[in-house]
Amino acid sequence: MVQLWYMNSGSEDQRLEHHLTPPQLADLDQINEETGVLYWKIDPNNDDGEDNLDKLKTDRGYNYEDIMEISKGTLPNYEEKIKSFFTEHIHTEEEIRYILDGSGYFDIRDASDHWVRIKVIPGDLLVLPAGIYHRFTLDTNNYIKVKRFFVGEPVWTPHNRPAEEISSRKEYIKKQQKGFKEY
Ligand SMILES: CSCCC(=O)/C(O)=C/O
Ligand SMILES: [Fe+2]
Repeated sequence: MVQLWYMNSGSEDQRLEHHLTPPQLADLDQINEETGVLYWKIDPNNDDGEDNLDKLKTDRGYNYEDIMEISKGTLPNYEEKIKSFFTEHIHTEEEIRYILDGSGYFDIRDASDHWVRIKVIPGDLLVLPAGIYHRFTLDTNNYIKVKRFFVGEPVWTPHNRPAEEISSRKEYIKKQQKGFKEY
């Protein structure tokens, strides 16, 4: 099962776990309810895996996909990108990532603006709603390979916090107040 936990605010290496003392795990259903973050496990080595992924793509209209490999040797402008991924930001559209290999951490803000760290490994498919404050870091294995999905022409631009004037942020706050189940 996917692991997620509330983070300490220590300034040590971002690639460490950053558990609270004692560790405080977060509940996926509760996080889904209060943040709109979605999660599926789709095992790429399971016979049903491809069918399940195809069904999800159809259901959610994901008609663009590419593969991104994040490591020193494979990602152009590695240091700059790593810094940018870990700067708190939002996007105007969903961030959809299916983990193919390696591992890393997506950090999201919960409804009380606390950081929740989500550890991702192969088979995890994570959807961060448009307008949610978040960031990403590699862990100490320094490697991840992901499939990125998108609806329509992809836009990857991060809008760093504060981004309260961006319409996806305003929409996100409205949805959060009303409850994501309403949408
Ligand atoms: C692991 S996907 C690369 C990071 C990224 O695209 C992003 O927007 C992080 O928030
Ligand atoms: Fe992002």
